[in-house]
Amino acid sequence: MGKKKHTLLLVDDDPDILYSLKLFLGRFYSEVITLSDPKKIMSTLSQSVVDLVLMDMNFRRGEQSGNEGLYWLKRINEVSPETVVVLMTAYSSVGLAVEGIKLGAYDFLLKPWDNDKLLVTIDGGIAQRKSKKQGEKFKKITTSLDIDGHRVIGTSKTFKEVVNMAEKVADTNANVLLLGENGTGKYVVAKMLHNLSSRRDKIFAHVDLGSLNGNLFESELFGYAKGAFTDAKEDSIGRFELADEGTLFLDEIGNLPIHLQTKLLAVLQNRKVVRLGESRERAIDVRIICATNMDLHAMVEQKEFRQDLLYRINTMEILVPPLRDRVDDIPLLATFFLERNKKKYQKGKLQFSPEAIEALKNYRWPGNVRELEHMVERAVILCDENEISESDLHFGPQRKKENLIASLNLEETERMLVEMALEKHQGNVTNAARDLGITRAALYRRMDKFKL
Ligand SMILES: Nc1ncnc2c1ncn2[C@@H]1O[C@H](COP(=O)(O)OP(=O)(O)OP(=O)(O)O)[C@@H](O)[C@H]1O
Repeated sequence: MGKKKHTLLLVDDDPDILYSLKLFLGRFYSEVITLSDPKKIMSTLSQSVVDLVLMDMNFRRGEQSGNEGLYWLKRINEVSPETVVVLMTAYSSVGLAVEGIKLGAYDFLLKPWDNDKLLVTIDGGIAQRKSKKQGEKFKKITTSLDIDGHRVIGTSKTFKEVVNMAEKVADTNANVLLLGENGTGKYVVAKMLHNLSSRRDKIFAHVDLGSLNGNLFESELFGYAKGAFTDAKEDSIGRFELADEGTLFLDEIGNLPIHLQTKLLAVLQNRKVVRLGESRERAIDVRIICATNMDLHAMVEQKEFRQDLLYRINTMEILVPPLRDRVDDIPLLATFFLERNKKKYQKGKLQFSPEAIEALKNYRWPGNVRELEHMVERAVILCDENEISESDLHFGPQRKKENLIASLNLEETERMLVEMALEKHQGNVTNAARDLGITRAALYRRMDKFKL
């Protein structure tokens, strides 16, 4: 398995923890830097591009207030707001960790950590870093909507309808179901709904239901009490409680197995959660936004999705259209991603040739905006001239199918098969993975590796 090209910074004063974390995370990420002294965080951030900081909250021996962690979190936010921070704590109370999240940490983990959860949290944080970066760096594109630092690009008629609809429902408590292929911008629209609502100052919590197995589902969503299971060393708050008074974004809801759908429905109906290992009900006030690339109505007919749950979550349905149905947005989005990468790779003069723009408009974009984003980044890296021509853009299988047999290079062939499967299934990762005979997680790893 290839390592993800991301740099992590681990900060903890316990050398054993640093060692074991580095050993484990080094198998998945290309660079893992360790620091036992938090005072070196600032100089490290100025020397390396760090995607995510995983930081202990208590440094001095015996220090249990967690204040030092919060202090360093604030400093990181000041000097490098796009860096994502995940807090780790062995001692501190849930309230302190929540305070960390309100101050801008992406998430927190309790020691001893669960390795699966650690990886899910890091990947989620890195995905968030990407949207943070685009918000902060490109304020000059005037054709876009500026939502609280997040850039939402799109002026086509079809995309404007999405924005209009989002503006209308944002400040109601209606549950919203976002439908659309992978990579169309469902997360971006969910964040926009939150930022336009009166809940904007509270937490926007994101859960990828596709990546939670049965055991993690309950502990993640509902939390648990100390002693509820072997690794439950401390009380832990679930996402529902975390998002209290805010918004909970349940991504990939179509992947939720039917028995977990029943549990979710019960919570949505009662608006109360019970932590694992407790009997006390806790009232929650959460606005629910769900997203899926699957046809939930067809799944209801096939008895794969509960009709009552669908009716509970789809008070408003918003379809985020595929990129091929909003061709007018392609040049805008491409220019936006070009500007971002010109700065990143110090290629200030780079522009698209008119032919390149035409080619971008004529392509069908099975991976939607995410594919465009990655394609532009790749072109910026590879282009040695001042102009990106059509040949610098590496289009997917539409154009490559005929060359499949011509190349026997294993990596190229693998990439083409992945692209073909995604195109065949219109970007539906679950179906593409099934067709390729691999798991969704394995497909996501390959999409990441090939920047698809
Ligand atoms: N309108 C937009 N303006 C700017 N960036 C966008 C827009 N739509 C999508 N993106 C970018 O494209 C990428 C994919 O978007 P996003 O994650 O929101 O898609 P998604 O539909 O939630 O994908 P998935 O179904 O795979 O979870 C992100 O990096 C996002 O920032």
